[in-house]
Amino acid sequence: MKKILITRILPDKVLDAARAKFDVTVRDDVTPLNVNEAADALQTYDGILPTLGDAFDATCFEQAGKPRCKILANFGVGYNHIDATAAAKAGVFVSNTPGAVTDATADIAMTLLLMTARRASEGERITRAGGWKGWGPVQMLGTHVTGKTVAIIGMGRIGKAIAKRCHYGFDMNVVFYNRSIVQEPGVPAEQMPTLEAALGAADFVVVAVPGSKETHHLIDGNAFRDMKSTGIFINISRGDVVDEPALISALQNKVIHAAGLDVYEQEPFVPEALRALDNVTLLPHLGTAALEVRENMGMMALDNLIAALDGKAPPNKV
Ligand SMILES: NC(=O)C1=CN([C@@H]2O[C@H](COP(=O)(O)OP(=O)(O)OC[C@H]3O[C@@H](n4cnc5c(N)ncnc54)[C@H](O)[C@@H]3O)[C@@H](O)[C@H]2O)C=CC1
Ligand SMILES: O=C(O)C(=O)CO
Repeated sequence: MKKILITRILPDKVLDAARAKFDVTVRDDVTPLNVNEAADALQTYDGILPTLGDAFDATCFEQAGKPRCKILANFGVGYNHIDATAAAKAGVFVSNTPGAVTDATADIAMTLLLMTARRASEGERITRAGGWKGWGPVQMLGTHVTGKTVAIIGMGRIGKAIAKRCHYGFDMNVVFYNRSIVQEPGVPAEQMPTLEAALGAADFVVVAVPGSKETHHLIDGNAFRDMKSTGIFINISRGDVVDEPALISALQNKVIHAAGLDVYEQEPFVPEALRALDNVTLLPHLGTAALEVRENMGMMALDNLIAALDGKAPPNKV
């Protein structure tokens, strides 16, 4: 039986399906694999089902030499923790789970947008602490969402699903910035020629680009200065797409109005200065956290792994 490593506990449905076919080791730990563990795994297993943060970088492939492993079947669409070029050189397939994550992640973007605009987590904290003294016409006034302009940065699968929700659900005007021309945004939407133009046009900015060398700190201090001072910033992509200290400074100095975040530069570390701010909504990377979504992601990853270990190209090879 082929030996596979699953680097986090997955839903039972996925683990049962994996155990029916392979000799499975499941790592009972939520911390990512470090470089040494990743290199060791490449030498020990025929296939690996890793997830975000597991350090399959160039060093790990150097350390592993000619690996036994045939595939890194990533659980998740974002694979910025894997050096896909180094993997290809080492003869290791890399696959991901596009589509399975799209709607759930767009839903979390909308959750953050609404919660941040309407000060929902602040209000919930006050109510829970017994601090609500009664309804008042000028109490806890937030930002009205319906009819406003949203700028989506990265108009791919998730960006388009967010655009759909904004347009059909909230009558919003949609603009977007994408590195290539997007012919079919799916809703009436204007592609802006530059990031600056998109940021400057919007009441809400939602970031949905992949994490990569190219997008590292795409959103920096200048980007926040390009936004309206009433603007609300949402990030569901990867933490390091945003310069976190610059975001904290922009929030503290009222360069922008508020932010909603699902991802952070050094997960699970969330800076104290960010946690101290009332005008931020902070979620613990919940984008795809729903059982059926995680089951679908797991089954898709497993299909990729099975294909590679059967000597075929995985259907979702990156
Ligand atoms: N918070 C969460 O739990 C989740 C986060 N994600 C993140 O969302 C990302 C996007 O996922 P999908 O929409 O499926 O990917 P996608 O590949 O369909 O869309 C990404 C879009 O960004 C554009 N893009 C890439 N680099 C750019 C740049 N430098 N400037 C402007 N546009 C650029 C691409 O052209 C593409 O249209 C994932 O890579 C992952 O990092 C995905 C799922 C869950
Ligand atoms: O799919 C991804 O990229 C995630 O962040 C987790 O689902």
